[in-house]
Amino acid sequence: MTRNIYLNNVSVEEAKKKWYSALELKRATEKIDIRDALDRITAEPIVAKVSAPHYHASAMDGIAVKAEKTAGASEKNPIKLEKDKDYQMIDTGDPIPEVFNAVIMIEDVNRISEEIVEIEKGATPWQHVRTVGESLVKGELILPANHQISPYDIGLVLDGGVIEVKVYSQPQVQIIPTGTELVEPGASLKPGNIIEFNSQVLAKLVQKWGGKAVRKKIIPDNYQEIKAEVSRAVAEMDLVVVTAGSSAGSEDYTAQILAELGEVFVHGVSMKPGGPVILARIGNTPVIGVPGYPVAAALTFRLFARSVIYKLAGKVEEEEDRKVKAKIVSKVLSSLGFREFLRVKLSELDGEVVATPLARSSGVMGSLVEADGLVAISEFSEGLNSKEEVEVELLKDRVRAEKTLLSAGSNDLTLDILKDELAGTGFDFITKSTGSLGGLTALKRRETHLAGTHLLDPETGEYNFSYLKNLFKNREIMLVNLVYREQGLMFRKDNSKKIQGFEDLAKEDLLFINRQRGAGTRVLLDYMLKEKGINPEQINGYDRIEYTHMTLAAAIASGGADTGLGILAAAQAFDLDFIPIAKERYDLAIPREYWEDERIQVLLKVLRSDEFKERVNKLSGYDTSKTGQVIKHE
Ligand SMILES: Nc1nc2c(c(=O)[nH]1)N[C@H]1C(S)=C(S)[C@@H](COP(=O)(O)OP(=O)(O)OC[C@H]3O[C@@H](n4cnc5c(N)ncnc54)[C@H](O)[C@@H]3O)O[C@H]1N2
Ligand code: MOO
Repeated sequence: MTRNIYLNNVSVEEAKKKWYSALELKRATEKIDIRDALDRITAEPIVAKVSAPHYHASAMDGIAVKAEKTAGASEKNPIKLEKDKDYQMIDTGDPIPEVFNAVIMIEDVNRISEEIVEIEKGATPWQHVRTVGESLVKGELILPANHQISPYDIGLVLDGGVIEVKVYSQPQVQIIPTGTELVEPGASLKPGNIIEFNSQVLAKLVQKWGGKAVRKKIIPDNYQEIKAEVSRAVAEMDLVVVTAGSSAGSEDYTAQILAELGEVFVHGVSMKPGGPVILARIGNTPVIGVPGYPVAAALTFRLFARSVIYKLAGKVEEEEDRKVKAKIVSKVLSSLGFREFLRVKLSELDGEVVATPLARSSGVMGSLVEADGLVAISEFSEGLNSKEEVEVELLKDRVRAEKTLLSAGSNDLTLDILKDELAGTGFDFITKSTGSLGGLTALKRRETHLAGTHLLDPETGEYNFSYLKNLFKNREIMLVNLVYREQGLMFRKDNSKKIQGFEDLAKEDLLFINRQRGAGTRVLLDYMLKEKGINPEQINGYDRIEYTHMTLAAAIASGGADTGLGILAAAQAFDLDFIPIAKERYDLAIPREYWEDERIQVLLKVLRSDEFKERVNKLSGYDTSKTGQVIKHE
């Protein structure tokens, strides 16, 4: 099979135009019970079959009277009424007997005897009576066509005596996950296996947009099998989605198959993520090939397929996404010629709503999970300047910028516990792993509320103080202890390389893995190496880096490296052995001007709570004796 590397690069608008103009979308209709019709779209007007109420009904508990008989009643001149002749007892909803035309509430009726009551105020005709058709008159329009049915609508339709309604059929969308490497969720994983979840994400989007998703088994990267499945699907479905196989790999067949069965209008859009998307039609059925990377799959599906589903589902107006303005918190570089859809989290910082960019790789599903919205960086721009105003297209119904706390800096497992505890009190905690120095720099640039740091000063043996003094000349920074933690060398339990301590790092057959420059752990490593008189150049793998303790431990566990410096909790999470090297202080640096902010106050409360400390203490290698305390420094 020849590789398909001839992706063209049309703009998003051009791609939409090419595809949409080639589609003839037919909206089918069906009759269903209104009680099953929530969120469906009416295909014809719904008209009341009966009036509601269909008789004159009492609106109150009391007595039915002839209004004329009560005229002139007052406190001084009460009028007496006789049962059955002048009044009848009546309850809310009861029909008004024909001889009467008004209701007096029971509270306004004085009982004189079994038969006689007295009233002190006259009734006006039809008072407290729901006359025929008060809510609906037979023949009246209850709902127009092309209306999305709400829970209240269902009540009124039933009130009008209607049960069966004509609605647009839900478009049937088949999602075909392709990839030999894919396995079903729950299957045991061998190297190279990927858990298939794109189809689930897309199916739930289909549901949200008013369609019905069909997902059968995973199809391996086999030309004939994919072709057979696509042929079957287009014959029955309103829209077909093929996931993956969109790019230039030796087993990327989707575009060829779609071209063979029908017509491909677009293969390749100048956007990121999602560039290799394929827009096609087979017979009359629209077909979209979404790239395999999960963020690319979800975003291209949303960008191109949503309005197709809306139209098929009978929605006349495409729902507009809500947009808000924000300032991008930090500089973002992007490539000319591609429109990048940046996932961002919104937060309030220094009195403004800021958008913090999240992971940009299209394999990181978490970036969509955490994102409040998308910022489109134009294909004609090379990026965004720090604090530049941007428009954010919201992905969530509710965004709580003022409840979102931004943190940058060193990575630590207890930050996850903090995030979880804060979520319990209604606050979002966004942590960016930038290394300690990166965190303090972000704080200096006003890109975050706080920074997690454990930077050893080799001169004094103290943590953090000297760095704060150098970086923040005119800004008072509070230091609050998060934890003390155990750093050490981790290695696989078989210890085939016989690691006993720092001295072994220079061994020739040993493959080391380091942390990024500016990470506190790397500062500690360099300090220790100096102490022991080891030159970094002697260490095989000194320049290979990971960004977090957990990914470092994962690399060692998988055999990608033999050893590295990191925290005990990460070593234990990956069942690694551990030689302790240092107990270090990890603090949170918080500018004084944010101290009174509700979010910081809640953070401090959580830090100082027994629940938080207990959870941290369940992990190995942590000491919470100073957790939450302000560390005094100049
Ligand atoms: N030489 C080039 N390589 C790639 C290019 C390119 O232009 N030239 N484009 C890259 C871009 S951009 C994207 S996006 C991807 C598109 O890849 P494919 O659509 O061909 O998909 P795969 O390679 O099969 O998968 C990519 C990735 O996603 C995982 N995956 C696939 N399906 C699922 C699923 N249903 N659930 C979860 N994860 C899934 C798959 O295992 C791979 O890891 O190509 C780049 N390469
Ligand atoms: O454009 Mo791909 O879609 O990088 O992820």
